[in-house]
Amino acid sequence: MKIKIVKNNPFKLPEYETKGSAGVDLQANVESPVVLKPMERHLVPTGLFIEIPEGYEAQVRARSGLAIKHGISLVNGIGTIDSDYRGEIKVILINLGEKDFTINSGDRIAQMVFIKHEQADFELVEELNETERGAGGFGHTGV
Ligand SMILES: O=c1ccn([C@H]2C[C@H](O)[C@@H](COP(=O)(O)OP(=O)(O)OP(=O)(O)O)O2)c(=O)[nH]1
Ligand SMILES: [Mg+2]
Repeated sequence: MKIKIVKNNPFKLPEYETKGSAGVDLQANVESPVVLKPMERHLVPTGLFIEIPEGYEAQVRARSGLAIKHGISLVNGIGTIDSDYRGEIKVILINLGEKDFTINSGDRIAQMVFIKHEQADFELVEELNETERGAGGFGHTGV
């Protein structure tokens, strides 16, 4: 799919690292290194602005290497980039590790995946249909 992009950083355009990659890495675009102490969070700019076709979203997801090696995660779990958002893509990083973590400009801090989505047309009703599960959840089938 084609994505229009405005790039306000000195890096290359985002690219898929391998033929089958689902996500493109997002690089931090910071004026000076940012040090995240344990449990500290930071809104990291990327210098990227995109125009997503209607019916799609972009998801900002953690990178597993940073997660396992340094405990770096996203505070919002998965970031949602709406198709009508025209602002800068930013990444809400948190350091869940035990050591300070330094973000240098150009570091690949997260990845972005494009996903199709629906918009619901909510129909107000009195009752929902019956199912075998019913209201059971949160481990009711065992662990
Ligand atoms: O990790 C993220 C999450 C969101 N956004 C941008 C794009 C998204 O379209 C917008 C709003 O995000 P979201 O809907 O998750 O935040 P909100 O707190 O509901 O803000 P709003 O009231 O503006 O929708 O912020 C990012 O750049 N990075
Ligand atoms: Mg919102």
